[in-house]
Amino acid sequence: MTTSERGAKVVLVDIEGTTTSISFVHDVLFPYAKENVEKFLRESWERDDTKQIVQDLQQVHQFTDYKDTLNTTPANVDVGLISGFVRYLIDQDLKVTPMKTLQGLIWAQGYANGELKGHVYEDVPAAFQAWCAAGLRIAVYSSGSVAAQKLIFGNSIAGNLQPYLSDYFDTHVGHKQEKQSYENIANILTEKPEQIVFLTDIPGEAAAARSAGLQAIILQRPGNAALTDDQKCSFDLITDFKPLQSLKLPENKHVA
Ligand SMILES: CSCCC(=O)C(=O)COP(=O)(O)O
Ligand SMILES: [Mg+2]
Repeated sequence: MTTSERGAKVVLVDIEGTTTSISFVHDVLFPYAKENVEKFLRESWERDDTKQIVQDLQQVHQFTDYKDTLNTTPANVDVGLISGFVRYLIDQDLKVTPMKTLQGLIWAQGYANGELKGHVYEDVPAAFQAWCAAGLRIAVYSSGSVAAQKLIFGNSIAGNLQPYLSDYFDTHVGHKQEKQSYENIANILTEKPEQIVFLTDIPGEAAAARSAGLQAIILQRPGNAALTDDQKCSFDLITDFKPLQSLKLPENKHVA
């Protein structure tokens, strides 16, 4: 079935495990943020955006292993302790919004000084080009901050891919395994949910998107988590974007 037969107007892409390898995010980006967080915080400590992030991080510590050690007042907060807390959140891969905002600021320095280049699979630029040529909008939805999303696509190994992208969404719109997040995205895009095709590697995200009425397709990139037989039966599966470049999408599997 083609995207036009599906009535698709927007392709909504996840990043990690979809456009970009999990290994780049976990073995390059996350270590870069962990190595540089303390230096970044010390250098930017007096900036308003850093103060806001630190304050927001203090609101979430009580739900973590840091609940007994990070219960200081904002005025007494220690850079070393906050840096340790950020490294802990990264190690746990907790998608906490202020930590994701902070990561984006740290990565910005790495992209600017040439230490980082955003990984995208080789089929991604061609698919972006084909979808734009066919009049589809391409939007991004990732747990990484919007700023981090713009950096990865703006400084990718395939060049600047930002011109293909019309909209960016992060956890400010809601978490990725919640139906409401996809309803919010459809509302902001002013499209009917069924006219949005969401591409992701995570079945819980695909299920949440589908419960909001979006079409969902799961990527099975090298290094992505294995799917159960049930998940394989429930969702459309692709190993890369090539089948979508000609706008031929796999048969939709409808699950109530
Ligand atoms: C914006 S690139 C970094 C991606 C990231 O921080 C992350 O947690 C991956 O989340 P995704 O929702 O893209 O799977
Ligand atoms: Mg992903």
